[in-house]
Amino acid sequence: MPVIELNGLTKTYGGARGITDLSFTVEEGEIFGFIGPNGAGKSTTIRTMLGLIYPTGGSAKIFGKDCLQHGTEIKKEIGYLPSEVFYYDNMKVKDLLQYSASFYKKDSRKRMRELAERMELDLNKRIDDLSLGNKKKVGIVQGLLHEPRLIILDEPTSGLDPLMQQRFFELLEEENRKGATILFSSHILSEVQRLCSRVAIIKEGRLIALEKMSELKGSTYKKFKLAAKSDVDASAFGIPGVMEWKSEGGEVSFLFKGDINEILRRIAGLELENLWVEEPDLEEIFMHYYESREGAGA
Ligand SMILES: Nc1ncnc2c1ncn2[C@@H]1O[C@H](COP(=O)(O)OP(=O)(O)OP(=O)(O)O)[C@@H](O)[C@H]1O
Repeated sequence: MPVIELNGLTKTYGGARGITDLSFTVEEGEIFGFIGPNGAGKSTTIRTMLGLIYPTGGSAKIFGKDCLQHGTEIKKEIGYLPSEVFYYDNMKVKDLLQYSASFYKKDSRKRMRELAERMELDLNKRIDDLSLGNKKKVGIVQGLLHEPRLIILDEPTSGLDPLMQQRFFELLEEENRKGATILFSSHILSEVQRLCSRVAIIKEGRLIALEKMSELKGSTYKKFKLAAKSDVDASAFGIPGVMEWKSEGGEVSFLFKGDINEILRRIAGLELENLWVEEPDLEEIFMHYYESREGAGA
């Protein structure tokens, strides 16, 4: 039985698009990426699943139960980290977390201390005095406190420094090994790539792809930028897989998908001042991913 099951889920805000006819499932034990640019509809999907907003159409089930009819029951087994964490009063971190823990049957005090230590969060500080990143850590501890069966993370890394991101990812991987299913929503492809085995791509409220991460990686382009000592002859790079060729004197950039040795042989023929090989940004990947599928008749 899938842990998450969306069936034609639709939400409009007045006349405006939120999400349209979204269907996918997340299986037990998966770390599932949910990726799309800002405004694509990720938060809307998550909030609808959690019963925080009502769908206009379709349905969402978690643990086989309808999210609207069984919301309260389902939420006890979910750890949710919202994209923005707001705490309004001047409580101490410890008091807030103990209050959160009181909603669950298990005694979570030991776990609270362990998680706080792992994330280097000072339990005795007042929440008002915390930086954005430290507030995010409060949300992380709060979300993982009760050892939920399903962890839903909406843009969880914003505000965390690279070391804390790393710790957080390790924590998530541990929870996953213990059996938790994870839905990881983000607009940052690299972090989704690092953690997730499968991914749903959403754009303008619609699902545009549902792929194993390995397949998505295989279909993506690398972005090459190079600075040569003299003008670069474009015809030398006229091979299949080269796209978006831009050049100005010796400064060249292009996208490439294919046998990396082919392109390196051509680059080796140049006298270079510098070379960068980068991941294309998400928009570029979407665009070319789309094109390559259409090209393949998909
Ligand atoms: N309360 C609301 N009222 C009206 N429109 C909304 C509301 N919330 C979201 N939208 C619209 O729904 C669409 C999807 O927004 P959503 O916040 O779900 O996207 P997202 O993928 O989570 O993006 P982001 O990463 O920027 O949060 C956007 O066009 C947004 O403007």
